Amino acid sequence: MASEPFTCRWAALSLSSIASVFIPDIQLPREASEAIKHELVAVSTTGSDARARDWFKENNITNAEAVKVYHDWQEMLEKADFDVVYISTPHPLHYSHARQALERKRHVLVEKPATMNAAQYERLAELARKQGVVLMEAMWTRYVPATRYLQEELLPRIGEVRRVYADFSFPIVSPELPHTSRFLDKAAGAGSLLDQGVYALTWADLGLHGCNNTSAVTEVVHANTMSVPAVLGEVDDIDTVVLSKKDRQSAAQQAVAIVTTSMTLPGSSKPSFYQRLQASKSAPSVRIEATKASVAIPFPPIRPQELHVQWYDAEHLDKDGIETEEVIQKPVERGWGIWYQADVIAAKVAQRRPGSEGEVIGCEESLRILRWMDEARKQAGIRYGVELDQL
Ligand SMILES: NC(=O)C1=CN([C@@H]2O[C@H](COP(=O)(O)OP(=O)(O)OC[C@H]3O[C@@H](n4cnc5c(N)ncnc54)[C@H](OP(=O)(O)O)[C@@H]3O)[C@@H](O)[C@H]2O)C=CC1
Ligand SMILES: O=C1OC[C@@H](O)[C@H](O)[C@H]1O
Repeated sequence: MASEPFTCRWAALSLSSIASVFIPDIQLPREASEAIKHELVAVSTTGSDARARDWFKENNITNAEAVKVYHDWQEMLEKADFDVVYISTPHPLHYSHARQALERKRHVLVEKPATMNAAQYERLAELARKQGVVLMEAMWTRYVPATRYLQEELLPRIGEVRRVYADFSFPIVSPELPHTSRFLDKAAGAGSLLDQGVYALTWADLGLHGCNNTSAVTEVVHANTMSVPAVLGEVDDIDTVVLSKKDRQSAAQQAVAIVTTSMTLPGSSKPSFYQRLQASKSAPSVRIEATKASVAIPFPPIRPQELHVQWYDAEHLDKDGIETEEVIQKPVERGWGIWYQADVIAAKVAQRRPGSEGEVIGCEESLRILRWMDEARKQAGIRYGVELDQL
């Protein structure tokens, strides 16, 4: 990390709903002593200049008058002076938008799911390395304090993980939602597995591979789906995926994960999206069960802030020999918390040495999950138009 503070200059490819969360989050006030700062310097939008100015006002964008507005995203990638482009278009566009950014030697943060399938991301990763730039999937959940604590402090202490339950169900789809919404339009990549299941699969990956255990391989052994009722095009909704982790040499099964997702269960989608996402629910969204302890993560699993650890090894039993539970609070320090990932990629960009090979942050994890989703789609019969899956 350079000694002087690094201000990462961002370009936003589209003024999406999530961009209205990400950009304000990275612009939240920081201490002068902080090593990394962020500023928005350019946007591209299919909307008008007026719409862009309204968007800046609605989202309290700092220094908005200095942000350059493009109506051609390729022109922005070609001409704008920025460090990293944040791509938050609908999933089927991620591959082409990220590829064209990488071809112009741009550093890229691309929203989840990074691409529609693993082959597309393999192609992007190869290009990023060749071009000497940084590529990262915006799976921001991995970078918040609670997830970091799980990986760095808990997984090494809870023994061998034997079973993971991971769910991310959120009724983003209500009966009133227009069928033109990206959540119901297959041409926009609609479907629970790619949109929300990717988070539950990320928790399965953290539980099964969070300790970087390379002596095992995890495969999809079952996948099932039920579509959103009364919607054209078989939009997958209530999905179940079972993963089996096996030793590479002996093929002995070491662990299993049961992963579920839904865009209609449970509850109503009436109140505001972000209020609902913070409403507590009775059952945990994630349980990681190991030989010395189990770790439960409350809803919403996309933004974990506490870990419930139930210890059952001898040294943690109470005086009556009963298991003890520990609740560990790891709140995000400010805003929504989607800014942690921005600091990760900004630090890598700041450290770049000209001419060095490029880097794909979290590449192995992103590819593992994309391959699981490819196989789950095949077993469950979740299909998109061929053009969405092409290279
Ligand atoms: N990490 C997270 O927490 C979340 C991530 N996401 C991910 O972000 C992505 C976007 O989701 P969301 O924000 O809900 O989507 P929105 O539908 O709100 O925004 C998508 C934007 O993409 C732009 N766009 C659409 N079609 C085209 C096109 N053909 N060419 C160029 N731009 C286009 C439009 O921007 P404009 O009008 O400016 O042209 C549109 O507003 C998805 O991949 C989703 O998975 C979504 C929600 C949460
Ligand atoms: O990434 C996401 O986070 C919250 C979900 O409900 C949303 O639809 C999805 O795209």
